[in-house]
Order: sequence, then structure tokens, then C-alpha cells
Amino acid sequence: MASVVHVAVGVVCRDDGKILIARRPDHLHMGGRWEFPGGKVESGESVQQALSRELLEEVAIEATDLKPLVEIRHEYPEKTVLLDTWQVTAFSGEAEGREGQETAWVAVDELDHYQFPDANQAIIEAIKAAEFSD
Ligand SMILES: Nc1nc2c([nH]c(=O)n2[C@@H]2O[C@H](COP(=O)(O)OP(=O)(O)OP(=O)(O)O)[C@@H](O)[C@H]2O)c(=O)[nH]1
Ligand SMILES: [Mg+2]
Repeated sequence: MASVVHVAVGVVCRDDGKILIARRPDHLHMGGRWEFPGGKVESGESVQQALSRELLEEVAIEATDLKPLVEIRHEYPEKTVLLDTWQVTAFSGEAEGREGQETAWVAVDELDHYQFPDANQAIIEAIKAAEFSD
């Protein structure tokens, strides 16, 4: 059985309710599509540590408060991912694509206008559901 890639994913939420998305570089898996920033959990790291590291490396955001949102397991033809997704409710720093990626702050009801990897539909639904329970 192929192994599952454990990925820490951050839904960074600004005070005005907008969410940070970034465009995946063309040469990567799901290149050209928009994503929530994050990356693979490395051995010896907790998922929170991985997420904090990835947010700083990719979009210059220092997360100061994380809460679990949803875990999505998705099978792509080439690999299976576990998207361990957290809401970043407090952070410091100005978001910028440190790896040259385009970034955008998007209202929840505009997320549907962007093309994400297939696994992300379930994350977007969880974001919409969380909005009403806050
Ligand atoms: N970061 C992130 N990855 C996602 C999302 N949705 C999704 O299917 N993935 C998949 O999760 C996998 C791992 O994410 P990644 O490429 O960001 O990993 P990483 O930052 O550690 O990259 P690296 O391996 O180049 O160092 C990729 O196959 C990617 O396509 C998402 O919203 N955010
Ligand atoms: Mg990444």
C-alpha cells in the first residue's frame, strides 16, 4: 500500500474575515492551482510545528494561535495525502509569497471562484461551516 503524505495546512484568517491563499508554482504537484499555505510534516515534528515553519517559509506569517479545523484524506492517482488543516486565528507579519508565489486575501464566499486541488473542496466546506458556528 502506498504511504500517506501527512501535510500541515493553514487557513490564515484576517480580522476582516478574509483568508490567505497562494498559487502553487507550476512545476509542483497541482501546479498553477491555488492552495492554503502549508507543507509536509517532517519526522520529529508535530503538525503545529510543521505548520508554523511552513507558514514562515512560504508566506512570512508567524502564527500565534492555531486551532484544528478538519482532517481530509484524499487519494490522487499519484499519491494519497492527509491534509491536517488548522485555522490560524492570530498571527503577525505581512503575507508575501517568499517563493515567488502570487498570494491573495479572499472572502469566504469568493473561494469558489478560485481553482484548488480536488482535495480542497472539503476544506472549503469546513471553513463555511465553521463561520456559522463561531
Ligand atoms: N500546502 C498545501 N498542499 C496541498 C493543498 N491541497 C492539496 O491537495 N495539497 C497537496 O499536499 C501535498 C504536499 O504539499 P506541499 O507541496 O505544500 O509540501 P511542501 O511545502 O513540504 O513542499 P516540498 O515537498 O516542495 O518541500 C502536495 O501534493 C499538494 O498538492 C493545500 O491546500 N495546501
Ligand atoms: Mg507547501
